[in-house]
Amino acid sequence: MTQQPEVAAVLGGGSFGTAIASILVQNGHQVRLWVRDPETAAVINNERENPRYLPGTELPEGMQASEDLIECLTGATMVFMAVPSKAFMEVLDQARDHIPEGTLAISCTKGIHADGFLLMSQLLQREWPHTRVGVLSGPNLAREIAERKFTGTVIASADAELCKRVQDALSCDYFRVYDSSDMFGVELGGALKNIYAIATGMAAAVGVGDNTHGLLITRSLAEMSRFAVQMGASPLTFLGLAGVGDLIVTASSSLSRNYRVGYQIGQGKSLDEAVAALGQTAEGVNTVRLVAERARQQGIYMPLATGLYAILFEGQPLEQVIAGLMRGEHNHDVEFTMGGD
Ligand SMILES: NC(=O)C1=CN([C@@H]2O[C@H](COP(=O)(O)OP(=O)(O)OC[C@H]3O[C@@H](n4cnc5c(N)ncnc54)[C@H](O)[C@@H]3O)[C@@H](O)[C@H]2O)C=CC1
Ligand SMILES: O=C(CO)COP(=O)(O)O
Repeated sequence: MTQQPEVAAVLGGGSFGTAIASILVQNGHQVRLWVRDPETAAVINNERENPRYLPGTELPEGMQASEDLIECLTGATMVFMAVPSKAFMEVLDQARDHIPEGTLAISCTKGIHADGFLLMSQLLQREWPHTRVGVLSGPNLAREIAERKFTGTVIASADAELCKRVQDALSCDYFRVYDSSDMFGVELGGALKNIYAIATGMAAAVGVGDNTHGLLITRSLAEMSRFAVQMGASPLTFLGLAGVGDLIVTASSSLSRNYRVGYQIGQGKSLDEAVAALGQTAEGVNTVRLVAERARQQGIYMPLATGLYAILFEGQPLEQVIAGLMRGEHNHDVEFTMGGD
């Protein structure tokens, strides 16, 4: 390691927080992983495993977990937020008084806050206005990172020095960190692709072909880009790792929790049963609800998201939604839609 070691706090000891903390430890930084449950902290510290979220993966020596939030934050120069979006505000509140001016606050969370349709970086800027905010996103299945499979990610912020420090802190022989100044687009890409991972998981369960998978992924990209452009993001971001890259991996991998929820629903489980069976975070369930409602309000054409919403929350049969999509209902069959048709 050539750069100065950072003191990093990773808030959230699920699969992603554990994977990011592992890279930081391996890179020689001083790291504290905050977990809510003291028993989990003890197991991580003593057995070097996070059995609930990353079973069977050996964590690096020197990983320190604690249930004491203040202890984890003391002296931290960089804070990585890796809790689910539904817990994000609560953790910001709990930590607020222990975050010094100028701390780098990096969101790894790929979800949307219902109240005001806010992204996590927007919550960070509002709740911790004295911090410097960035977003980490990309095709980053936690288990594969923990297994040190070659992976690329994006650190996004208007703050170039923040991007450089996060690149230095996280880069290693299996983890390549690109930078982007389009924080909003990078973050929106990470949240939106979860919707389509549920849809492709569902499609896989009912036995669609590879043609269908290609159709679904391509139209998903068009649809999420169209939504993002309407919201003010750059369409080019959606051609990068945090857009199409993350969509491809999440919508094709049975390691994705969103894909797995979709798969179980395609096999006949109810939404509640599928979420309960998963026992981990699947952000797409909440995101599709918020995005489909927003698309309706603003008249943004999103047949896949609204079709998925109809299946999950209005009880429409999957076959009926597929038939409607194939008939191109309300569709004027424009193929290229990056700029928003
Ligand atoms: N797992 C993955 O492959 C990736 C996940 N992400 C994102 O990271 C975020 C976190 O996801 P995962 O680590 O996968 O979730 P997870 O389901 O594996 O773990 C969630 C963690 O958050 C903790 N938590 C929940 N509510 C909390 C609260 N109120 N206060 C404190 N801690 C709380 C849980 O105890 C658990 O340790 C999500 O937004 C996800 O989309 C991003 C990239 C990859
Ligand atoms: O964001 C992810 C991969 O980039 C993880 O996806 P899931 O949350 O669906 O597991």
